[in-house]
Formats: sequence, structure tokens, C-alpha cells
Amino acid sequence: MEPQEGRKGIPSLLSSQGECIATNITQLIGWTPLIELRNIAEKDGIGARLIGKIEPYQPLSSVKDRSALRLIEDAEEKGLITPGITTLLGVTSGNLGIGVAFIAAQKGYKFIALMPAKLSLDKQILMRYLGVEVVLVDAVQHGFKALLDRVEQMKKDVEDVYVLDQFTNPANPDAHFRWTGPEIWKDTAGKVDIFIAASGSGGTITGVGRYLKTKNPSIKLICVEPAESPVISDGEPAFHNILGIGPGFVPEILDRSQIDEIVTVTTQEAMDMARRLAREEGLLVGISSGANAAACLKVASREENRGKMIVTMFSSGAERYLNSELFAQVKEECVNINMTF
Ligand SMILES: Cc1ncc(COP(=O)(O)O)c(C=O)c1O
Repeated sequence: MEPQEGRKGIPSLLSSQGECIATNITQLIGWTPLIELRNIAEKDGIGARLIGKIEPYQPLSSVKDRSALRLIEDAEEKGLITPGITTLLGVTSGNLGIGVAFIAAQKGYKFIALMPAKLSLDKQILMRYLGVEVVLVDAVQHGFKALLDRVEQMKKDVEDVYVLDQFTNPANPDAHFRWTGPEIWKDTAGKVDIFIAASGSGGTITGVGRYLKTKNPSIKLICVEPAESPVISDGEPAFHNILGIGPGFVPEILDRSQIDEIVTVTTQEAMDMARRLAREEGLLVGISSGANAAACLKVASREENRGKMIVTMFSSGAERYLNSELFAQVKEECVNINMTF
């Protein structure tokens, strides 16, 4: 089925006559709902409209399901990979890996994920559960280059291997140009004034930004990056804990030319805001979603943005971070809870 522009995923199933049954999980990748943050806006006296796109509604709960699908489909369309023969290989902080993992499982590809060690236990657990071979590389000590060196080594060692490179492959932003951007345009009825998104691979901000600017060139595009590692703002890379964004280098596919402004957010601000989203809006979203919402509040508080519609991404669900610092305090409380009789 050829997806309608901006209506891949559940709506395209609903539009068919009779049965509404997906025949494979990849058909459910696509459309996610928008939500307005009315409680936070009211509490903080914000005059702009704050809207989040809830990517936890994807089959495996993150924005990267879209990129994973497009990276795999693009290679299939070019005749570069074959189920049952090709081994897919990818560098991932986790969410892309989980996206590739379920699509690979459904389509019949073997998948090896190269991950920076000590970053995310939750994602490692999920990938192994999905049948992925997870290879951990000490990227903290040896830098991102260690991961790339390992890819080169594995290309020699593994037969029929195909590298899914989210940082260089235009299929990654294309997922957002085809699907995420049109969804935002349609679901805001073209009223979006400012789009704000954190950059990991740069796929989301590049693809959505490119699409929205074709529709309305005056839409402002704001990129979010970790304050501790502001490399897109020409600063130095350093450790931060906003998982999924700020890899410490500027990705090849990130189109800086269309970005109007960069806003930095600290790990602390991102986590505090993720917790606010949970407790004040009932939204269980991850750390980068907190970073995006924190950036929205900074931008929304400017007088010139009164009455504007600001759209951002809630890129993943909070349950993916149960073993991270985001939940550390609550986890401690749960472990030490006293029984009452
Ligand atoms: C949780 C999370 N947020 C944001 C992003 C950034 O998305 P992109 O890679 O499209 O820049 C990622 C990417 O992996 C992510 O995992």
C-alpha cells in the first residue's frame, strides 16, 4: 500500500474498508499524536502555544522507528540487502538499534548493534531480548572514533554485511521529510510557527525542517543540544547525560544551513523538565523530550513569541530510562520502601 503523504501508520489502516488489522508491525510505524502542554503553559504564564509530538506512540516507543524503517527500505529498494542473507550493522546509542531490531526481526535480517558501553542498560536489555547481537565499545575512553574503527573491522570480518549509517545516510532525514514533517503540518493545520528539536544524528531536525520550510519558509527552526557538549555551537565535546542526542561531533546529514538558532540545555534542566512533564501533564517521556520542552519554555518566554505555536518532539518514552539517572531517586525510594502491615 502506498502511504498517503503524512498518513502512514494507523490512519492509513483506518481508511481501508472492512477489517483494520495490520499484517506486520512495520505498517504501524508512522503517525503519532500532538498534545498541547496547557498545564505547564498556564503555571509558567507562557503566552505561546506549546505542542509536543508523542513518539512513544510508535511501535517500539521512539522517533527512531521511522529512521530505522527508511534506512532498511532504502537499502532494499536499491537491491543492497536481502533477508536471510544480509547482516545489518549499525552504530547506535540505543533507540535506532531497537527500531532496527524489531524491523529486522519481522523481515528476517540478522542485526549486530555497536553501542557505546555504560550508556544505557535498558536499551541493551531490549535489544538482546529482540535477538540482536550487541557489541559494546568503550567510547567514553576512546571516543566515537573507536566505534567507527570497530565498524571498519567488522565490515572485513562479517560476511554479507550492510552498514546502516544514521549519521551519513540521507535516508534518515528522508523518513522525517516524508512522514514526520507532513504529519506536523497537517495536524497543526499549517499553524506551526517554530519547530524545536534536539539533534542526535540530526535526522529529525533536518528532515522535518526541510519539509516545513517548503510549506512556509518563515517557520523558525531551532536546534537543541546539550549545554555540556555544544559542538553544533562550535564548542568542545564533553560528557553529558541527555541520552540519544549530542554525540559529540556534528553529523554529516545535519543541515546547519536551515537552522535559525541553537538553544543549549543542561542535563539537569532536561531531567527536571522530563519529571515536570510526568507530574504536571501525565506524559511519560524521556530525557531528550525534557530537553526539548525546556528549550521550548526558554523560547516561549520571549515577548516576540507571544501567541505563536511552538512544536517540539517527545522523542521517546520514559520507560526506556528506568535504569538511568532519570529514575535514580525514585528507584532508590522503591528499593528502600518500608512494608506496612
Ligand atoms: C531519545 C532520542 N531523542 C532524540 C534523538 C535525536 O533524533 P535524531 O537522531 O533524528 O537527531 C534520538 C536519536 O537517537 C533519541 O534516541
